[in-house]
Amino acid sequence: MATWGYGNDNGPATWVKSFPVAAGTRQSPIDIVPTAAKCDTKLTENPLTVNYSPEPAMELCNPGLSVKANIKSKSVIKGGPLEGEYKLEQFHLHWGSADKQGSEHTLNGKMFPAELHLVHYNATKYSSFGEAVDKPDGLAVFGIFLKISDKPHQGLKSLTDVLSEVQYKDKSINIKQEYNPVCLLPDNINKYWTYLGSLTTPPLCESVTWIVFEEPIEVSEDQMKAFRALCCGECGSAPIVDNYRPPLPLGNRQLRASFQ
Ligand SMILES: Cc1ccn(O)c(=O)c1
Ligand SMILES: [Zn+2]
Repeated sequence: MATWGYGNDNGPATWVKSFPVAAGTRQSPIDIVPTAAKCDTKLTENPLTVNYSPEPAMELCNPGLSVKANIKSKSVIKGGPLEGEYKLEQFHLHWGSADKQGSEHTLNGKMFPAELHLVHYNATKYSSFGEAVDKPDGLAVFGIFLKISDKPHQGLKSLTDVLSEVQYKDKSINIKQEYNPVCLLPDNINKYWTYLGSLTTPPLCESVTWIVFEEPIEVSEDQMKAFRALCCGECGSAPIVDNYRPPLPLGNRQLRASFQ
């Protein structure tokens, strides 16, 4: 079976052949239209809480279609739209070949140059990510937009400075310095949109409570270039760029906002 990807022959429009849920009713990403979001005070009565811990030697790897950090320490979130405690499993990014594209969620039809996903699983109900991944309340993913600024993002710099060491597929390294993923969050995590959706890559399980923050984090052009220098395979293979799925219809879903 041809493996899925983002090319003309194996990209998002072809995924439904092997993963019929791609045509489902709670697919992600979506276009976020703030005026269509319903402000829900229940989200603020029970504020979203993040308790992330430092990773002593965080593993960073190149699985071939993104760059991913696997989390071992106990980093958990709760509150907001979530029932129970969700544990951070991994984070990764989606980015463009140019600054005009790259994010998966869009804001009033606008794409950002990249989007960071912090993937958590419902540790109250399930014993592992693998058990939670296909359950309707199994996962919670933070979506954070990246925008270009003249200054590098210090938290991401620990990663972008070493991406050359995971340039090729299946390469992995450990970040020497202790790393707390909390440095990746925007300053204000009280302003977000939330809706019920899915993984944005196969198997596209409809198991994700999405929490997309209004405030982007700011990265430099050089940091974007570092992401675009990652390769899909071994030396000489194509760069990893435009690894984003375009938005799907919201359909009958309610998009909620934690703010007015
Ligand atoms: C679990 C999972 C896998 C892929 N992506 O893109 C996600 O955002 C989450
Ligand atoms: Zn993702």
